[in-house]
Amino acid sequence: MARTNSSIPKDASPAYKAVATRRSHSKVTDRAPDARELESLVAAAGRVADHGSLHPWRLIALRGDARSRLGVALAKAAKLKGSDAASLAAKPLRAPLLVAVVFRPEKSQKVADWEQEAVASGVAHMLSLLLHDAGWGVIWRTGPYTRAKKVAKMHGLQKGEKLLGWLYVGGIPARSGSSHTKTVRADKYLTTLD
Ligand SMILES: Cc1cc2nc3c(=O)[nH]c(=O)nc-3n(C[C@H](O)[C@H](O)[C@H](O)COP(=O)(O)O)c2cc1C
Repeated sequence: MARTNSSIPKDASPAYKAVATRRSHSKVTDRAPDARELESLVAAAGRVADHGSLHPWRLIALRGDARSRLGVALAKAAKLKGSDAASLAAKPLRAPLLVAVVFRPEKSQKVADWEQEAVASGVAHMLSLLLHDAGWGVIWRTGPYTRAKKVAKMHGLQKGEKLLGWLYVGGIPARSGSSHTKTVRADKYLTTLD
């Protein structure tokens, strides 16, 4: 493939370009995709390879006050008080929409849990890419209290369900650079066995 200066081949497909130029946005504006747009992107993201088609995942959109309730749960899980509690509690307010990624393994003789977790993680990566491609700012965040009981309860998780973190989603600020600066040296990570 002929390459441009940005290391994206001139004849790259739209999919290649979307993947190669994806970047995270830690700062986003108050705009967010509505329920309909999000649903449409989830429908596409859910098409990841899925051994046994178990769909071992679900997503929970947190908007409005639900983000504050998550903040309270994080601060309680951290056993913080005063300004430290307030500062942790404010973290989920950094974006108008948080998409909680839930891994929900199905009992299976054939498909191990780790394979199913790879599917849930794949859905999150794919959704993050699709949101970025649709013009939204996204960053996948976790933290030490992602698996805390209080945090699980706030989301209404069932036994066996585990959070993989949250996609923080919002508008891309006008001053934010649009292109990705990082490139990956494929030869460092790709080897061949003949
Ligand atoms: C499972 C997972 C958890 C992450 N948790 C955090 C986090 O809590 N805080 C953070 O700043 N970045 C976190 N990241 C990394 C960011 O999502 C992002 O990839 C990173 O800032 C690099 O930016 P880039 O995606 O533009 O290369 C996490 C990524 C993954 C896949």
